[in-house]
Amino acid sequence: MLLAIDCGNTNTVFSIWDGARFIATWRIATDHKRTADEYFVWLSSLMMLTRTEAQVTEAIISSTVPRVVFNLRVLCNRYFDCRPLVVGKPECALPVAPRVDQGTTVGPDRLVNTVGGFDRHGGNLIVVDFGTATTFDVVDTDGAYIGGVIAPGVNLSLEALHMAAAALPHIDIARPALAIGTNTVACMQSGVYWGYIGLVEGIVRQIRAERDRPMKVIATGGLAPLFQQGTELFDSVEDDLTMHGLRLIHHYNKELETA
Ligand SMILES: Nc1ncnc2c1ncn2[C@@H]1O[C@H](COP(=O)(O)OP(=O)(O)OP(=O)(O)O)[C@@H](O)[C@H]1O
Ligand SMILES: CC(C)(CO)[C@@H](O)C(=O)NCCC(=O)O
Ligand SMILES: [K+]
Repeated sequence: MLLAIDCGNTNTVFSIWDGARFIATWRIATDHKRTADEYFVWLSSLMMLTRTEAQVTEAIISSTVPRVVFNLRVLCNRYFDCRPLVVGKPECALPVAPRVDQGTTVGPDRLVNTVGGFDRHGGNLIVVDFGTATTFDVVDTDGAYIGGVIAPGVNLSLEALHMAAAALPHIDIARPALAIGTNTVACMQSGVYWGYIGLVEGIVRQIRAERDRPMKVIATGGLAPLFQQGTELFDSVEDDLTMHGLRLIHHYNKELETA
């Protein structure tokens, strides 16, 4: 079985796959101080629930936090007796190379989203990922990542208001019914929620104008369903897009190995 690890700046998600069959997924806060042994204590107790402890033989990692990769590698070596593929490293091939400025390192999560999106929808696609940052990944006709947009994440924007203004509380994002808020919390939620709807619609309009052709928009990430309630923009919302892409990249590399 395959262990796929998607490490973001806020959360790290572990998924187990038996071929193309999804088995289970678990989430932990990203912490670069976490050791391989700590990961395993946590992971093995969850794996017992699905009786997959002894069955993982392969692993793939995508990490937007470079320093956690070392301990995740040790986890795979020590406890699953395998060498993980790491997206973005030279030994991990991608079906199509990204077309960006020389010397640029594209976030591995964005490359993975590109692969997952292209597999499900073909090219000429915009993948919007509502994570720590909100990213827009533009996928060309042939499936190449050709660039995009990095905007501050939703929770980061709320946090910034709270940090910078003494009278603004720490709050969670929600969809306010109206743009005109009649209390502080409603005003803040309106600013971030409707501000974000405007941001996403504006950026997609701009990208479409630059590309001059029809482009589908796929949304992923924990907050995608919330924003789908405020716009007609998304052709679909797929919370498993990153994991789907990771599994495909692993499969692609296995095929290359045996070819
Ligand atoms: N209604 C909601 N209000 C606040 N947070 C939410 C809501 N729905 C989902 N979330 C949050 O979305 C997050 C899951 O999103 P996702 O995994 O895409 O990004 P992340 O973990 O925040 O970022 P990264 O992938 O960059 O680490 C979780 O932290 C979850 O708490
Ligand atoms: C933008 C984030 C933080 C989103 O997770 C990540 O993809 C990243 O660190 N990217 C590196 C820069 C880039 O993608 O161009
Ligand atoms: K993510």
